[in-house]
Amino acid sequence: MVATLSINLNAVAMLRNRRDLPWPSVTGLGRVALDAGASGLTVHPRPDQRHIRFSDLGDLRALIDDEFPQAEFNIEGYPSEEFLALVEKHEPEQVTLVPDDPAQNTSDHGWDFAKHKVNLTEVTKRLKSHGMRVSMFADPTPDGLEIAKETGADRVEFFTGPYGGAYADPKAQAHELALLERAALKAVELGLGINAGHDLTVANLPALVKIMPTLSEVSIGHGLTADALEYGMRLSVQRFIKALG
Ligand SMILES: CC(=O)[C@@H](O)[C@H](O)COP(=O)(O)O
Ligand SMILES: NCC(=O)COP(=O)(O)O
Repeated sequence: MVATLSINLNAVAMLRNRRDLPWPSVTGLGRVALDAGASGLTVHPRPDQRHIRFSDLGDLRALIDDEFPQAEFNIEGYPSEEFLALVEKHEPEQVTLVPDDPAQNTSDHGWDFAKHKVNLTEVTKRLKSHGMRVSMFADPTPDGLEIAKETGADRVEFFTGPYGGAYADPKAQAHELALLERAALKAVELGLGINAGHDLTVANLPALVKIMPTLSEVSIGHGLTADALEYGMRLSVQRFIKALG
């Protein structure tokens, strides 16, 4: 099984928001990503709209519906009433529930499933009644996965931040991989589908997919955007030099 790649557009949106101008275009780069073979688009709108704006969601939904009907839209976020109303309006194929508080810089942990079981169960039922797949952001540990399953979740998305962050320390990286492998085995045993994301890169993906043969999807934003800048810089410099005459 080869995992599918969903492109997270948060980093592109953050660059766009530096100016009151429409570039880089979130929808335009979403189009490039899908045209290049990505299986879907991911966004993580935060309450302050500091990167993805709520108004981006309709544009991205239309892009997929009109031009890439086989692609999936994945919306991630904390299940506040505002978030739930957004996803009900834009009907992504997948909703990933993440335990972020509004002030958080980025996602840095999975759910405490025992503590939030009642709410997660209610929210999952609500989202699934609209036909959306529900995935839950989870730390790479078997603890709590049974409860995750009981909430009705279809999948868990393992938080790979510590794995990605261990890029300069092979021993720490191997340790994080072993944790991910153990957690994934438990998820498989429970019949939960597996997604993974956060700080994944071209360098750290091969080892991850090797220990997670049943991985369904990775969502990648920061590392992929950095890669696009690095590998696109030469061509862009040449284009600007040409524009100078
Ligand atoms: C849940 C997760 O790991 C990603 O959605 C991550 O939170 C991306 O969001 P930012 O781009 O805002 O860091
Ligand atoms: N769900 C993780 C995600 O969408 C992207 O995270 P990152 O690659 O921006 O760290």
